[in-house]
Amino acid sequence: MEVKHHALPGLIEFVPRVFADERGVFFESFSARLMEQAGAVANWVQDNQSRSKKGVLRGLHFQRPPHAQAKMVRVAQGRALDVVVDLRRDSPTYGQHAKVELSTEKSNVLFVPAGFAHGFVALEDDTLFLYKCSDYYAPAAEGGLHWNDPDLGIDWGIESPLVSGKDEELPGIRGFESPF
Ligand SMILES: Cc1cn([C@H]2C[C@H](O)[C@@H](COP(=O)(O)OP(=O)(O)O[C@H]3O[C@@H](C)C(=O)[C@@H](O)[C@H]3O)O2)c(=O)[nH]c1=O
Repeated sequence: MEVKHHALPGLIEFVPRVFADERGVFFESFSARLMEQAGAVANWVQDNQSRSKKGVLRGLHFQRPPHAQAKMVRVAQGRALDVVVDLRRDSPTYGQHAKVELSTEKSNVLFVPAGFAHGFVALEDDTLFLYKCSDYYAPAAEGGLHWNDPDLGIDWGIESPLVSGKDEELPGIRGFESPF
């Protein structure tokens, strides 16, 4: 498994070794041992799955402490541009974002530590997005930032994504008091 440490501290991408034969392909999408060795340590308690049409944008989401979630995200079908924003107040990269394309072709997996806002845009129809979370869904602890906030300055590479009403109401980062 190849390990890539991204510029935002703690953001780690894994690229598994893919075994192909006449039946198809096989790869380990998760290995606690290998991933923990690289620093992706979390107590995974919930797996989520969403399917999205091309152009659907979900995010930018987080859960506030004590229900903050680390996430281990990947795409099992299709392609997505994954975007994370560092909201850890003590981090040298606070407010900065990173983008990683996730796809079945690459079979890559991204570890997003707690303290980040997370979102993605589906780049293909029927994009199947799978992720592990280190805490249970806690609706009262949900928070987020607006995907198109000019202060975040994220180029999603898409003009008019399909966004939920809830996500369109999220605030920008200006005046935001990070709970992390
Ligand atoms: C996130 C979540 C939602 N739900 C329910 C609530 C709601 O009725 C329905 C859809 O929820 P949402 O609109 O929040 O789904 P979605 O916009 O896909 O939310 C997800 O977005 C990505 C970017 C993340 O990072 C995730 O943590 C999560 O916030 O599913 C659960 O039951 N459990 C969960 O863990």
